[in-house]
Amino acid sequence: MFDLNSAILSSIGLTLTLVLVLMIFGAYQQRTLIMHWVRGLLLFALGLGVYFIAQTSLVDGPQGVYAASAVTIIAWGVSLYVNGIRMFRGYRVYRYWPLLVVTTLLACNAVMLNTHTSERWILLSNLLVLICVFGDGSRSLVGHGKDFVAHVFWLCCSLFAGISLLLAFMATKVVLNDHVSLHSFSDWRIHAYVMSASVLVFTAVTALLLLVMHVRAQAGLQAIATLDVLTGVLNRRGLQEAATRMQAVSQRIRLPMGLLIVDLDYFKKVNDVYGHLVGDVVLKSCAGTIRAALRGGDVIGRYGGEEFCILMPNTGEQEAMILAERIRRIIEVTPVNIAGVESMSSDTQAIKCTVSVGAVSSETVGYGLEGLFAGADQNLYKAKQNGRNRIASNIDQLLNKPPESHKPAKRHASLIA
Ligand SMILES: Nc1nc2c(ncn2[C@@H]2O[C@H](COP(=O)(O)OP(=O)(O)OP(=O)(O)O)[C@@H](O)[C@H]2O)c(=O)[nH]1
Repeated sequence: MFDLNSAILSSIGLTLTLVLVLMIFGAYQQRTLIMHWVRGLLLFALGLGVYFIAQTSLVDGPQGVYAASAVTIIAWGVSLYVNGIRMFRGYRVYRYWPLLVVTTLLACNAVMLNTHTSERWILLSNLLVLICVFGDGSRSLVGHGKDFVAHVFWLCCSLFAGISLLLAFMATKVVLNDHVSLHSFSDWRIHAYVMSASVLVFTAVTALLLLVMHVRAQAGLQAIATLDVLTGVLNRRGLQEAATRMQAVSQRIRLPMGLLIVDLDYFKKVNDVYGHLVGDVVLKSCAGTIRAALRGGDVIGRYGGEEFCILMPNTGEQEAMILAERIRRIIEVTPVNIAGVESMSSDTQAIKCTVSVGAVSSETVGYGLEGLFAGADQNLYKAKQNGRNRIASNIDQLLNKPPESHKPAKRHASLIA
């Protein structure tokens, strides 16, 4: 039989194990937040220890005093833990909330124990404060959205709310019962079992929140590994992964897939004339402009220094060329604002850039990724050879005839003072 002493001792053991796990976790990340939880749980374990001492009659004195002290310490611990949850969710941490909880309980208990008020009222006031603390915890955990993380928050919130309801149930019983006495064994039992249940809830909530932390850290690492730091679009690795996925799906459902390689014309000149910082600003701006011109489902990545690659699902070569022309045109008419870039000696306000685009689709070169990239590269070379600021594809006879705006770019990026 799992008796009361075993329940309290195993709860203390579980809490201390949780503290140990958190400290190991905290050595690697989010130390400040983890320390809120560690301090909270240590106080919780201390409160349970006080219960245990009173329960086993290791000390003399009125048990009511020990009960009140235990609840005070436990409520203090929970409020610290809840502050950790608030920090985790990005809410403002109530630094004085734990202090308020302790002071309220100490004052209530001191007054009631000294005035020999019925223990019923001591229990009731303690339970009410505990309900508030657990209630605040569940409120802080209410999640938004419908993703995995939101489900975890919902679960954590329900567990905290469950404990609040249990405490509310106990409080109601205390109110209805005229003969509640802290000296009676049955009250200790109920109280300590609820506290043990709280430990289980803490364990579950902590485990779930650590899981969310881990998932978020993984997602962050994944983003770092696949995103280009300068432009925010996919880097070569991310692009490769996206291309592999898109190619597999396109081939399977037998829909064409298009690919563009967009290369800034005479970009070396920009670096040479204005410096690398301006070059970076131009790259960033052009990536943003191109991204804004894409359709939903299209993917953009940085293929090389001043080269971007665009992957287009369900796109034949003719359509790829239409998008290529749209990109060429939008870059041509969108000057890059470079005013205020540090270390700029010239007073040039904006730079007008142009791009050459090589387009290809699986219709003409098949689904092989190597063939698609090589085909787009060859067409880009063709566009450069033909004078830059133009597009080229395997079927570009029609669109490749340069209209007025297709004038060959000058040997350097034109400037707008
Ligand atoms: N500022 C900046 N420059 C870069 C970056 N990556 C590559 N570059 C520069 O991009 C330039 C590419 O020059 P080239 O390959 O000669 O190409 P280009 O001058 O654009 O000439 P064409 O492509 O033939 O029109 C080089 O000067 C590189 O140093 C970057 O991240 N930031």
